[in-house]
Amino acid sequence: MVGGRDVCFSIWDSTCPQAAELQGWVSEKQLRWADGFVVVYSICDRSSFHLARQQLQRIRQLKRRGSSEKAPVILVGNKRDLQHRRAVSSEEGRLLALSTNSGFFEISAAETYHGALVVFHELLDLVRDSRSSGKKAVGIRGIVRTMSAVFGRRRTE
Ligand SMILES: Nc1nc2c(ncn2[C@@H]2O[C@H](COP(=O)(O)OP(=O)(O)OP(=O)(O)O)[C@@H](O)[C@H]2O)c(=O)[nH]1
Repeated sequence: MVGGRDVCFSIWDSTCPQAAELQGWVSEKQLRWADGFVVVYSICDRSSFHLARQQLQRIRQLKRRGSSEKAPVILVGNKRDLQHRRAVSSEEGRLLALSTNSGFFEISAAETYHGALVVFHELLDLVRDSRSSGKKAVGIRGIVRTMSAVFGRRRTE
């Protein structure tokens, strides 16, 4: 419920890529389908941060190659509760977001749902902004959420 109105998100949760299949991770089909992207890495896992960087670059490339797609992107550093295991600084995350024209949040999905809620509220605002500025003509069809970069590598922790 946002501003007294029900909002329905369709989320296309990408699978975690092996390096060799990275090119297929976010496909042109997904790009056309999505109204916005949430790219997630773990602040405890530097390799997931590198994958997030590659994903952001890929999304930008595909968008440039495509039509006038202006779907907003938000970069999320997850597992903020695990400060003692931090491997990626907040500054690095913020810089990457700045350099790719993305929003940025650090959250802990495990602690409460509030962080994720803030991310999706922001994404909704950005999608609405891009629509009202006439850069995006279609409705909310979905969100590609690339969560796999966060969890795919260290499932035993
Ligand atoms: N400490 C901590 N653990 C988390 C957090 N978010 C997720 N986890 C843990 O990370 C592990 C993987 O989480 P999942 O929700 O399965 O991740 P996923 O994105 O579905 O993973 P894939 O199926 O590989 O795409 C689980 O053990 C979660 O409890 C967090 O913010 N903090």
